[in-house]
Parts: sequence; structure tokens; C-alpha cells
Amino acid sequence: MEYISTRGSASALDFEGVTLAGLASDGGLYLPAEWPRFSEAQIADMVGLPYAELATRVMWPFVEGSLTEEELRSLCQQAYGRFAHKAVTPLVQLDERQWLLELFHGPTLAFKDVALQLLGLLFETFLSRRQSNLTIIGATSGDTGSAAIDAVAGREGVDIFMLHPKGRVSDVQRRQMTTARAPNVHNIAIEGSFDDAQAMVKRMFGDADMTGRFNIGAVNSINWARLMAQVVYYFASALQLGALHRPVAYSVPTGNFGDVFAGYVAAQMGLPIAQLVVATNVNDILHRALSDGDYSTGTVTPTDTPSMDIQVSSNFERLLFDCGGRDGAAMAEQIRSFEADKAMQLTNSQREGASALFTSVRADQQQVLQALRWAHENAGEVIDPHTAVGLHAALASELDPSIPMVTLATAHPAKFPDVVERATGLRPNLPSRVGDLFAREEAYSELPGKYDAVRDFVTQHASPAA
Ligand SMILES: N[C@@H](CCOP(=O)(O)O)C(=O)O
Repeated sequence: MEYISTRGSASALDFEGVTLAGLASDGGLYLPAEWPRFSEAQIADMVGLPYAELATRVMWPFVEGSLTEEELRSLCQQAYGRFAHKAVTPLVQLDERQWLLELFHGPTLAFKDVALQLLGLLFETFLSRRQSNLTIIGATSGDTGSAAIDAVAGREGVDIFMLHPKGRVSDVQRRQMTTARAPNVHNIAIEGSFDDAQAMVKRMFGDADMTGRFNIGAVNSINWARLMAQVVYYFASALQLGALHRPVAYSVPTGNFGDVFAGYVAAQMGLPIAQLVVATNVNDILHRALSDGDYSTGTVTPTDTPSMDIQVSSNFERLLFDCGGRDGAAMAEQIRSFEADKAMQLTNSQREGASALFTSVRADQQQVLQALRWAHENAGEVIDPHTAVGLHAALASELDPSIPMVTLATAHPAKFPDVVERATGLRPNLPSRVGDLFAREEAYSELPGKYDAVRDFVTQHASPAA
């Protein structure tokens, strides 16, 4: 499989190349040169497979040429063997129509583990093959940070620098990152928002001095391998719900558009998906873009759903590129003008292409609390506030009620105990697998929200390229 950049001028790479590169050298995001498509018979053959085997079948077309099928199978077995539920991503029924897809049974209690547990192993495999090393630079609004740290802490040949917006993640989220004590882990709290952190990460990939000295790598969903691994749970859930006989719809709480873009990829591969509902909080750039074509940033408003407090959604570029005719030069120009004006209008073809599968709903804080209460009172389920954003959107959907609607339950409720308690009166307990989180000592550095400060910190602490 060959991968091309959304901005058209970076060299095409194979799967190993894109996994280690993270972001393309022209600032774009990598995508497969064409979508692999399964036949109905191939999809029917996947029904009932254990998760690791299903993951091997679904991801094989993307990795072929860089791994053998047996190598991929072994990595999937290792990655998904660490999950606390045998099904890895179990479905829970809420009522006749509404379902939850629980994605939080990994080590750090959020959907990010599904991809990052595998990505850690992919890095190890490719780096030892090349006898090389990697300086990972990542940004998190709460969940990616701990999942990435868990995946690479203590691994040979990898340093990780994780930026989080100071004071804007939950206590559990922060502690999950800052209590991980391994010499290759560097947590940095920056002044500013997640968008500021994400912008610094992307800037470092374009900083010739840094890329000349270090092998810079990515763990955010700008890295194609992240999205690829997230495609699998759409297959797992849709097949369980009989998607070969009736399509399934999904409501996806999202900030960086990666999780829902993985659903789009599943649909391109032949999975019968009726609709993807993009669920946002009041930081609603995606909702405005999909409903009015208006992709303009505003100030980030801190909410009860901090992981989604994002105004610049990296993966939206992948959708615009794919729906807009895959014109790299036009995409590069559109992004240049967005970066200058902090605003852009979607083209007609981008709007039409997106509307074939996507719709969107925005949830304010009251609606989030109501959805939390709805799940508890109607189905006896305690959900996290991000999942509640998705559930609010799922309940608002006007789709044919015979189509099952699956809300992605992206995080464990115990990551956000205060909000859950405010809505339901119940304070969820942390599962024992996170251990004595509140007894452990924290360690992190604080830096101003300035690129130069982050660059100097990385320069001082990272190992030079090998
Ligand atoms: N919501 C994320 C933000 C980063 O998103 P990613 O999917 O690109 O890693 C978080 O919790 O950190």
C-alpha cells in the first residue's frame, strides 16, 4: 500500500514510512493512495472472529508490504491481550435502538488505547528493524497523552514529549500522564489551549533544524496508523449488529475528527454504514462546517468535556481532501488561506461529498448533563460526559428508527467523576487496573505557550537521531 499526502508535494511512502514519519514533510496528512475495498463475501467471513483476528483482517490491506500477515497477527494479539474485556470493544444495549460501543477497556480507560497499544508495538518493530530511534512529540487535551505514554514508557529507542494545556485536563487525566515515571517520558504543561499545543507539534515537523537533528514522530491521529487501528471497532460492532442485512449508524463525540474519520474509512472499505453523526460540544467548528460550510475558529471555551475542547480539527483535512477530488495543490492552498484568516468556506464538492455520510449535532453543557441522566435513568448506565455528547446527538437523530444507532463510549466515567456525580449523584470508582493513581508522585515541567520554549526543552532532553 502506498500513502500520499493531502497537500500533494511530499513523497509517497509505504506503511512503515508513514508510521514513523507521522506528518508529511509538506505539512499534510498521509492517506492511502486508494481505499482498499472488501467484497460482501469477505465481510461475511469476518462475522464472529475474535477481536485480534478481525483486526488482522481489517488492517492487512493497509500494512501489506511492511509486515507479514503473521507479524501483524502477533502484534494485534499482544496489543489487544492487554484489554480488560474479552471482547476488547463490547457493545451495550440502551434501548430498542440505542447502543453504546465501550472503547475504554484498555489500560488508560479511553478509546485511544485501541490504537496506541498497537502503535507502540509498531514503533518498536520498525525501529529495531532500522536500528533507529524516534523523538515523539504529541499534544493532548487529556486522553491521547496517557494512552501514548503507557504505550511507549520504558521502550528502547523512543523519547516522548507530551504537551497538555495547563489546568485544562481532568485530575485523573493529568495524573495518568504525570505519574508515569520512566526516563523516556517528558510531560509538559503549557500555557494556552490544546490548539496551541497541536500547532506547536505540527510546527516542529516543519522545523528543518529539529528534523535534521532528531527523528521526529507522532502519536496523535495525524499519524495514519492511529486511524487505521480505529477502523476495526466499526467492523466489530457493525457485524455484531447484523450490518450485512441492515446498515448501522454511529454517533461519535469528536474534537480532532480522527475517531469519526475512521468510520468514514470503514465505509469506504465496504462496511454498510448508514450515517456518521459528528457530535461536538460548544467548541463546534465541525458542526458549523458540516451544517453551513463555515470552518472558522473561535476562542476555545473550557467545558465539562475537555478532551473535545478543540477548534482546529486535524483530520478534517483528510475528509476535505478525499471529498474534494484529492487535489493536493488545491488543498495546500485552502489550508494556507485558513491558517492566514483562521477561517475558510468548504467548496461545494467538499460539502456534497461530506453530506453523503455525515451529519452533525452540537451539545451544550445542559444537554450533556441531561444525556448523562438519560443513560442512568433509562438504561442504568453510568457514562462519561464525552460519551454523553455523543448520546445527546444519537437521541436527536432523525434517521429511520429501524437503523441501530451506536454511540462511541470514548472514555470511562471515572476519568470525570465530578461531572458524572453532578448529573447522576453517583461517583464512579476508578477500575483497579489504574492502580494507586492518587498516591503516586507527579512530575512535569511547565512552559509558556511559546514554540521556542518547547523546541529548546526538546533539544535539551531528546536523544539525537540514530
Ligand atoms: N482528544 C484528544 C486530542 C488529541 O487527539 P488525537 O486523536 O489527534 O490524538 C486527547 O484527548 O488528547
